[in-house]
Amino acid sequence: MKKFSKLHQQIFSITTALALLTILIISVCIASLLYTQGIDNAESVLRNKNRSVNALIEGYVAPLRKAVEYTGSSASGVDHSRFQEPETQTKIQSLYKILQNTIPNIHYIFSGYEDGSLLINNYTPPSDYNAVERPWYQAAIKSNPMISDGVPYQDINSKKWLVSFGKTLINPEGKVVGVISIDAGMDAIVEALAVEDEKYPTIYNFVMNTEGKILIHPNETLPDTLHREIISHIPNEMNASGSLSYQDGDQKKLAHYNRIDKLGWIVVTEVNLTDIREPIVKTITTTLLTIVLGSLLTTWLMSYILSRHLIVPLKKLQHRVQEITEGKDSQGKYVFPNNEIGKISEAIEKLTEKALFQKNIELKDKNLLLSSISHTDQLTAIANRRKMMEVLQKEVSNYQKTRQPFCVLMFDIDHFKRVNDTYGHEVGDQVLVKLAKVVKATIRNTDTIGRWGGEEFVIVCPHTYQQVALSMASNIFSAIHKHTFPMDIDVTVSLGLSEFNDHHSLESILVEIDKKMYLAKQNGRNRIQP
Ligand SMILES: Nc1nc2c(ncn2[C@@H]2O[C@H](COP(=O)(O)OP(=O)(O)OP(=O)(O)O)[C@@H](O)[C@H]2O)c(=O)[nH]1
Repeated sequence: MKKFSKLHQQIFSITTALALLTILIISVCIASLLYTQGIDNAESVLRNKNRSVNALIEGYVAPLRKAVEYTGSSASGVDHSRFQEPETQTKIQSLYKILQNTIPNIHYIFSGYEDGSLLINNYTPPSDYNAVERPWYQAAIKSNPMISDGVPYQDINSKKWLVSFGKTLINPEGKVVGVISIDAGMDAIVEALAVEDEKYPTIYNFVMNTEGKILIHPNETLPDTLHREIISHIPNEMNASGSLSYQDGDQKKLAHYNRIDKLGWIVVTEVNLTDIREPIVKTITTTLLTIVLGSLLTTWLMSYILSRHLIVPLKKLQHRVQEITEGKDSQGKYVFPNNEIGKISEAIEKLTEKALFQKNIELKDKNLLLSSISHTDQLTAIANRRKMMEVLQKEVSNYQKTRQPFCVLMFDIDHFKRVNDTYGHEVGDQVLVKLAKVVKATIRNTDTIGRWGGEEFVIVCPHTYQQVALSMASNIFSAIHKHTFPMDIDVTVSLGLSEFNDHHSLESILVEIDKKMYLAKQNGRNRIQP
């Protein structure tokens, strides 16, 4: 048998499946959108941080570089080619003092000369000191005529991080006579690099040179180490900047870099990718959960509303049709909606009622037939004994109410056995049929004749006194006598007759006329016994 499935369950599963499919598609779209947006946001944070550090560095080193340029130029009013003259030395030292006082970030300002001498305030170099051999001197010579790259280093005495900028000192003939160098404290830069971010705890900035050597890093143990992995991703273009991601040990990193080529520095701001992914995953999870819950709630609500508007009326219709088929009256308890379902319901209701009405008619006809069959004697087509009992009961009850007279006649064919024996049972049947017909034609419409059993008949005559009944009986006798029966058989009957009176009951009058009929037999048959 085909499995029965409930409509509301079907609606629920279809809408849920559709909702889940929609949720899945929306989730994938939203997840990828949020992920891209998250990465973009993180890149923008990295870019902004990187820019602010760059701006700080640029702002920080600009006056230092200017000071270096100024000291080495003729505008300073100092001729460094005369560095050996005490007057010039005094001039230079006083210029250094002025600059140191003007630019607080200057930690040291000094110059070294081709003879190995050093000019500096408040410091006496050791006797074997040779300025020409110092790294800052050589760095300036190397980048001549430009200012040397900012070379960070840690001061041996103060342990402070300093950065050194140097530039060659040229005499009017264009010959290098020495190098001016400024060392500046980098506290502000180191501090700016170490600025943390609440959203991305692993974010940090560092500075490396164009070979990938780390120059300044919040983790002080790192400077001087090489960062080959990241440098391989940075293009070798002047002042380039951009985003990149790379693998650093077991960590995947996202970074923004900016080359400051005039310093030979690359400022990198980087963060662990897990730091970015975590908030993105959190946002995605919360958003998707909200969407999933919202969608499921909407789906369930939709399925509930659909159920109310579609399934409830259909269920009502199902009950109504069942009630109609069971013949129950709905008593107006079913109200159908004013839509297609309502129209269909009305049509089905009418159709069912019509079909039922038709069935009822058929049933009535059948009942009538059944009733007629159950009240008719099959051979003679007159009333049978059951029907006669009903007629008698009705007359008795009528008499008891109205005292209206009525008579009962009972007759039996004389020597009928002989008819059967002589002519056969079939002829006997024909005689019975004919006799019934003859007697029926004789009596009044208001009288009822019935076959009581075998060859015995009963006639009930309403509103009839005994005298009238007697005359009816003699009419019957003469009609039988006159009638020609099959095989010319001479049919006679013996008849008992009584008028119902106050002493009678249904049973007693029947016993009485039965007795009278047999009395007629005993008295020679073919006679009426009143
Ligand atoms: N052909 C036919 N015979 C029937 C039917 N019903 C009863 N009989 C017969 O009627 C006969 C009645 O016989 P009995 O009771 O001896 O009475 P009888 O021969 O009429 O004699 P009396 O009544 O004493 O005059 C029997 O032979 C029954 O078989 C019937 O429906 N058809």
